[in-house]
Amino acid sequence: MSEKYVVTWDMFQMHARKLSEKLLPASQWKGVIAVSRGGLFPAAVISRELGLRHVETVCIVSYEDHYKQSDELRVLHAPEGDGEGFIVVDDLVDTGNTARKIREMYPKARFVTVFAKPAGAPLVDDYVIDIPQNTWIEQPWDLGLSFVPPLARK
Ligand SMILES: O=P(O)(O)OC[C@H]1O[C@H](OP(=O)(O)OP(=O)(O)O)[C@H](O)[C@@H]1O
Ligand SMILES: Nc1nc2[nH]cnc2c(=O)[nH]1
Ligand SMILES: [Mg+2]
Repeated sequence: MSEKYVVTWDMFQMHARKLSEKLLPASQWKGVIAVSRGGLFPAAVISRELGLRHVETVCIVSYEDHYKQSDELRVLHAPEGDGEGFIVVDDLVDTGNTARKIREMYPKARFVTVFAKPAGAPLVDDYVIDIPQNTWIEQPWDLGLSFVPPLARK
């Protein structure tokens, strides 16, 4: 990835609120399924904004074989059903591998993300922010504040 897009907590919350607005009216939903782990963060905001107390997780691990990134995904935990009446939420869609698996598992759910890159965007029902394919999204939960030395040091 040649570029970087840094996301702060307040911007993330703002975008997740915008995503929640796209999911109104809240009464049409039974609950939220977060794609763990990245989806846990927008799921908390959506659950709060829409007053949805039923929150589930689907736990998926994408892993590498010895030499290259694999398309295979390992599902550790998944709620039963076809997703009808549920919002399935992830933080972002990149290649679309995770999204394809989610769509297969929950064909009747509304699948949404905060960020989408072009390769994955067609697989998402709603998202908020377009990000170029060559750009790595740095999420706030992966970052920390650190000291930056002044330009002019004695
Ligand atoms: O469109 P894709 O290429 O599949 O990438 C998108 C997925 O990658 C990240 O999760 P990751 O697998 O890094 O795990 P995590 O959510 O547990 O951090 C992100 O949270 C999405 O779930
Ligand atoms: N944090 C982060 N995780 C990813 N997983 C796949 N693409 C990305 C990305 O751009 N940022
Ligand atoms: Mg993830």
